Amino acid sequence: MPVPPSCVLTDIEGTTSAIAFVKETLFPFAQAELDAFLDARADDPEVAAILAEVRAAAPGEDPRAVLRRWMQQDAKVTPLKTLQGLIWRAGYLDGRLKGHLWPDVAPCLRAWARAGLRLAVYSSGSVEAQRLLFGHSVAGDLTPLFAGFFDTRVGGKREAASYATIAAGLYLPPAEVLFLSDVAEELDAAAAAGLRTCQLVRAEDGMRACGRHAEATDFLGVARLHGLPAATG
Ligand SMILES: CSCCC(=O)C(=O)COP(=O)(O)O
Ligand SMILES: [Mg+2]
Repeated sequence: MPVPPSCVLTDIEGTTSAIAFVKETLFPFAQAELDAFLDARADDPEVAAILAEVRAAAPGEDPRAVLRRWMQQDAKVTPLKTLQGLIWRAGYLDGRLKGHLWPDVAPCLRAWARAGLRLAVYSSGSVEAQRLLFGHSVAGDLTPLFAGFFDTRVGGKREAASYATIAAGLYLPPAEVLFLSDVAEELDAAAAAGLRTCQLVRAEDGMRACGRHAEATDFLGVARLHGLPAATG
């Protein structure tokens, strides 16, 4: 039996949640609401700060056009991710959005937390967006299960330094943290920083194993492979 990690750090899109939920529900929602949101919140300092970041990144361009282009490109840039989180908030609060989780996810997270494992999230989605998705999920409010939420403010998901920063932020040696993701390059970066890794290869998302990391089709498989407690339902 492998020595279990003391912390599980999880990605969201393609790992806890369907890629289709992010691409076909969340992203179009933010795109459709962009203009109305910016018009309504023009004087909000938080929104003004985001627009200033956009202007700094693309000087001389209309920030709305830049945001739309980033949305089109699925660019993982912090100002866009922060803004999407703010736009989604209204949708989660009034029930138009509910955070998708694959059925194996919540029972496993609960079992692992009950067993004393620390749980954390690392996603390109902003911390606000992560809290909303897990706080208004199809399985209820899971936010109390998590000891930490990390986004691109710590660095990009394909950079080893980001994972070293996260492990330090959790006060854990990197080797005690197991990182779960569907994306090989993210797992490569985590492994380079000394984290344990496991690729989620979810058939429903059409994912393919890269062959460079341990792999599981769902969180029950993760538990089996890494000596974590089994979910009891
Ligand atoms: C917090 S849910 C929205 C996810 C998102 O915006 C995104 O770009 C997906 O990134 P991930 O790192 O979870 O694959
Ligand atoms: Mg992912």
